[in-house]
Amino acid sequence: MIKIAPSILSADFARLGEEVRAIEAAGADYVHVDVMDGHFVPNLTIGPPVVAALRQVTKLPLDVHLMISNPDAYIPEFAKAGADILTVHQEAGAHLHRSVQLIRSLGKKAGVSINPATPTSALDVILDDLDLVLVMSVNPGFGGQSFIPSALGKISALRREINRRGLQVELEVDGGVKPDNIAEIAAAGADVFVAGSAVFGSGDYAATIAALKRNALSQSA
Ligand SMILES: O=C(CO)[C@@H](O)[C@H](O)COP(=O)(O)O
Repeated sequence: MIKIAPSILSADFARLGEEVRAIEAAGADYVHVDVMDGHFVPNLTIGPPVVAALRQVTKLPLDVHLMISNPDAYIPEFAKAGADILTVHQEAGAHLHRSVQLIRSLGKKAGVSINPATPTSALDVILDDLDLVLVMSVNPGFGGQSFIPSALGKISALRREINRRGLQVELEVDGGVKPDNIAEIAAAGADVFVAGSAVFGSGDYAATIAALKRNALSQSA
C-alpha cells in the first residue's frame, strides 16, 4: 500500500496544529516529524513537547524520525509523547540493536534510517527486527533539497531483500520526493514517501497528495 507522509519541517510552525489537521483532511497517511539535534545533523528542530501537542490534534500515526546522537536517551520521552513509529539512524550510535529493542519494548514500531553514503549492507543483520526502513535521499538536516539518484539502487536492493526474506517491513524514502519523480521511486520498491516542500509548498494539499499517490500507484513495484 502506498502511503504519503508529509514532513512538517516545511509546515508553517506558527500554525502547526492547523497545518497537521489540513494534511489529515487532505489524505495524508502519516505525519512525518523531523527531530534534529544540531549534532547528528546541522539543524535544530523539535522535541517531545511538540510531539505531545501534535498527538492532541491528529489521529494519524506520528512517524518520528530521530536525527539525533544518543537516541536511547530520548526514545522513552518520544514514546510517552505519543509517537507511533520511532526511527533511529544506523550512523547515530554504537548500539543499534539496543535502540530497536528499546523502541519495541515501549510498544512502538521501530525504524532504522540510512544516510545517502551508507550502503544497504549496513542493515543486513537488523532487517528482520524492523517495522520500517528509511532510505535518506538527501543528506539529512534540511527540507527542500534535490533527490540523490543513487538512492534508487538502494531502494531496489532493499525491496529485493525484504521480499526475499518474506518480511512486512515498510520501505520509506525521504528527501526531494515530488509528483514528477515519485513514479520511478515507487517502481524501485518504496511504499512510504516523505514529502515536505512538495506538500507544504503547494497551494492545494489535497491535490498534491492525490497527485503523489496517483503517480506512485502508476508505477508501484
Ligand atoms: O528529514 C528530512 C530532512 O533531513 C526530510 O524529512 C525533509 O524535511 C524532506 O523535505 P523535502 O525534501 O520533501 O522538502
